Amino acid sequence: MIEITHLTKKYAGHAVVDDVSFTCRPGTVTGFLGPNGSGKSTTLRMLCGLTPPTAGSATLLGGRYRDLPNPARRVGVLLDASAQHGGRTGREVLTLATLTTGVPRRRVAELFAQVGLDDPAARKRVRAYSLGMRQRLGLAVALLGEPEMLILDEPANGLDPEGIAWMRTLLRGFADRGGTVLLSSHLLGEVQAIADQIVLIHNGRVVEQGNTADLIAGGRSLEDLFLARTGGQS
Ligand SMILES: Nc1ncnc2c1ncn2[C@@H]1O[C@H](COP(=O)(O)OP(=O)(O)OP(=O)(O)O)[C@@H](O)[C@H]1O
Repeated sequence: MIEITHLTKKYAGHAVVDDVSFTCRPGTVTGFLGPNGSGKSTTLRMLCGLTPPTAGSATLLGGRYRDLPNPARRVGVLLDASAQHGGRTGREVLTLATLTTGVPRRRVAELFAQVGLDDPAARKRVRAYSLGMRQRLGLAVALLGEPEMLILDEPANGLDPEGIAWMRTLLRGFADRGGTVLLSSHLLGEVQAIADQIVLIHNGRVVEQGNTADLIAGGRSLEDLFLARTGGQS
């Protein structure tokens, strides 16, 4: 379970995340939507202990991320696909991650197969990766510890159509096996296809939230809703 309660972040007195509250339950995918600069990444960073909140709280699995003893074994996080060291090969990145998390090394080959990176790709330096390849590697790192929760910031960014379809299957399957998924995205059609629940923010505030099926009832698309609630900016 993820619980975000009255979460607020101010920079220079200005709230970029403003009194945001929502919960994500096991077995569900939550689509976290909003225009550029609306506060999605800042919210996810607070949830993962990378940015301190000004007020409110963000907890997962009953506590703060930073208090989990070996967080990678419980929560898979992909906030920035370009965060990996460019001079390392993909295989080195994953192997190092097995050492820091205590995951058996045999998982490396399994994960490369799972995320669709072949052997030549695994041997390439990350600086030579396309954005889509970085996303796949980032997902491999997130999945490494067989977590029960995934927190992903725009994971489909840079993926080709096959990659987007693959990710849809992967995330839906993860949730259907009881996992909790929270992802931000600008791909409204994709989110509509996989998310059980939508949280839409604009200027740091929640402007709509609820079950996807309810929100798009009556033939309205998620894009229609998004544009109506955010004044046309996508
Ligand atoms: N360290 C910081 N100092 C000052 N302002 C910041 C900082 N980090 C983020 N912001 C501001 O907070 C606001 C929200 O940014 P955030 O990255 O959370 O938005 P986002 O919804 O993830 O956007 P995008 O869809 O473009 O990724 C933006 O106006 C941004 O400039």
